[in-house]
Amino acid sequence: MTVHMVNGSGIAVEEVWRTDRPVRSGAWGEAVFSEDGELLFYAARLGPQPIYRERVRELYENALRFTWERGYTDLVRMWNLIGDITGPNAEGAEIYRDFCVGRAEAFATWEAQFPQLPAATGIGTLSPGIDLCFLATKQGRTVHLENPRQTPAYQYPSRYGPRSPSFARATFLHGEQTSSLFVSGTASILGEDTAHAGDIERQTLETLRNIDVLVGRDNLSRHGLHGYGYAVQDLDQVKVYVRDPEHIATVRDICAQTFHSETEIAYFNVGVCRPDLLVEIEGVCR
Ligand SMILES: C=C(O[C@@H]1C=C(C(=O)O)C=C[C@H]1O)C(=O)O
Repeated sequence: MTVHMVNGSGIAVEEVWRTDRPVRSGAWGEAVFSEDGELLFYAARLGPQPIYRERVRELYENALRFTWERGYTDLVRMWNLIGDITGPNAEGAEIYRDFCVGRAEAFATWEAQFPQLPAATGIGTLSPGIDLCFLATKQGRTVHLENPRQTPAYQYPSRYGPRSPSFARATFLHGEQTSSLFVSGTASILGEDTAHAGDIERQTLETLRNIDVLVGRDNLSRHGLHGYGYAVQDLDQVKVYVRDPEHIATVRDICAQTFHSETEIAYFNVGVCRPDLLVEIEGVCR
């Protein structure tokens, strides 16, 4: 799936998920998929809509139905790439909040099959419409985590939207050879509120601190993952989303001081899910 997230002099990024098993690929309605019997990758695009919630509900219900019927019972990691994410829909409501209504309704319909929410990202793109892609796996291989520094997103109060966002802060995937901790898009939110509005440096440092606590040994043990523990420096396949181009240099400097020199890291100048969030970071620990 090609998503418009880089403009002008930006560097295009290609993300490839590999497996050592034979892969079957195909199309299903508006979606495309690849699967190897253990993991499913699904991608679908929803074109621009005046009001999104109904079409998002259909998009997600189709995705969850396909996933379940193909025998993949555990959602691992979802990406929601949303054009003009904090812009207004035809009713004047933020597109992101409109999106969250449709997503929450679909998860409510499929709660019996998918009772737990996975790690996710909901971030802006540079073209209208919504691109959805995700990884799913077989029974019993995932543990979904929350962050003691943050209110679970699905418990955000209604001042952040009529339906709260449907995602966990991270998902741990038990692999046959290796395990992976998928860290959701993380921002400078403490509890349920944005911290350090207007201050890119402090938002970036708070975001990194949130990730450090999320992936740390204490938090993993709290979720029954004894013997595992990471630090923010262990994050790889890092994606950094920066709202304002003039902030990119500052964020790059802070990330350069935080991550190992060999860390794969990509920067995108796109909108974030709240108007007062300036930066967001995601990645994978292995
Ligand atoms: C940054 C936050 O939310 C963002 C939106 C998400 C979504 O709606 O799926 C997931 C993670 C982030 O990309 C947050 O609420 O902490």
